[in-house]
Amino acid sequence: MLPRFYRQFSLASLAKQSSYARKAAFSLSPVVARYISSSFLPKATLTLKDGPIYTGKSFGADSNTSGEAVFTTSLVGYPESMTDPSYRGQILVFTQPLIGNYGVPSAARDQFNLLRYFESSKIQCSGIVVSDFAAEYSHWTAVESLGNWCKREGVSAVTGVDTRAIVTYLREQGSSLAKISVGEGEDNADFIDPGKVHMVSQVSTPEPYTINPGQDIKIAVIDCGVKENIIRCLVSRGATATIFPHDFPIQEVASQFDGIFISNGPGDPVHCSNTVYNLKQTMDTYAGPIFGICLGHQLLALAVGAQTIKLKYGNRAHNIPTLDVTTGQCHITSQNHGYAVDASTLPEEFGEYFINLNDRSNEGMYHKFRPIFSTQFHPEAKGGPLDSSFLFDLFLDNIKKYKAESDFVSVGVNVAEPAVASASSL
Ligand SMILES: NC(=O)CC[C@H](N)C(=O)O
Repeated sequence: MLPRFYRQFSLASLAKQSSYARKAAFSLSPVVARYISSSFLPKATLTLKDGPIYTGKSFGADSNTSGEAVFTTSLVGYPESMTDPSYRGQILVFTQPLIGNYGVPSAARDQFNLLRYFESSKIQCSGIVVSDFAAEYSHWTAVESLGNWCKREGVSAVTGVDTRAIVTYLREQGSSLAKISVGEGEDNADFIDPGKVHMVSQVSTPEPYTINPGQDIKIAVIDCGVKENIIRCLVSRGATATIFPHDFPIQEVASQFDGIFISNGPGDPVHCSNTVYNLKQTMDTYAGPIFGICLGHQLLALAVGAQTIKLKYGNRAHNIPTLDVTTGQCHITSQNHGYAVDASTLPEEFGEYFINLNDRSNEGMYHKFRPIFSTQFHPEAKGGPLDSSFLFDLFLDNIKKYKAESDFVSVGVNVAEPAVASASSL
């Protein structure tokens, strides 16, 4: 019998130990397993226009793409964000390092026939960029992996790049045009600028349709790329929603509705000149409640003569503190926008409703004498917190009052004078 020391290093025992070690590496270390499986993925390159190039691996479609690179700091909600029509034309960089770990849910529908887990019926962003893609996923709603979903829908996806460096660049230089190129070949395609395209016409419904018909309260929704959960927030409060194409002459049918809603949507609001014209006409002739969210807020602001600006890199997150100027309360809000209303250009009859407490940008407006208000953030969340869902109740309350009183005259929000005189005093 060899002494214990020699026994450990006999050839047989070394072979045994190394096979144990291999097994342990695979079974005990997902990091090692991920490293090994990702080394079989094709190369993918993210090129920022006039900026750095990042090389990683492709875990999505085997195709190249181009768009505006923007980042979101949301921790969860990639199925909702990626199907949000407001992201159309954008390459979405996630700061959350591990993406995909709860997989992708099914296209199940709820009792209103609205998609339960997605915000539209397909992936809308042009591509995604993550630090670390989770091939292994687990969730009771999951039916496939994030990589599989991207492949099936023809969407490029990059993993294994330093998203901290990309986001630092985008924060310092501003959001940038970008390309994702898959494989070793040269990608000589031009950079596509979604800011120059009328993106809303690509996501709006071609024909009007109705959700939850037969209710007493009837709301006209101007669809600039409406999220499913916005419609759900209206109909689950007992309304019938009729969804109209973005350029529908809503002024011609407004009198048949108890309220008008203008949705979120992609791209630069200045492209939506038809919608802005129709809203202007509507506001001149229709006294009922009006509510707009995100792009809807920007379009309402343009319709009353205010201006919009492009932000350096935008606000995309689920935890942005926003001040309600009328109450002094802070709400944590869900956001996804690259443009904002220039509050200094709001006409006199409008007050600034909310202010972003990170960058002081405008987050909403209200008419001082009429039931009209709008927000830059997303009270419907999906993903994000529900702090501001009371705004749907406010809209519905305005509608009920409007229906009940023929001579209804209301302020846009429930106070005429802001309780907080100026956000700068905070
Ligand atoms: N979510 C939205 O509606 C986005 C509005 C607009 N496209 C922007 O980026 O500012």
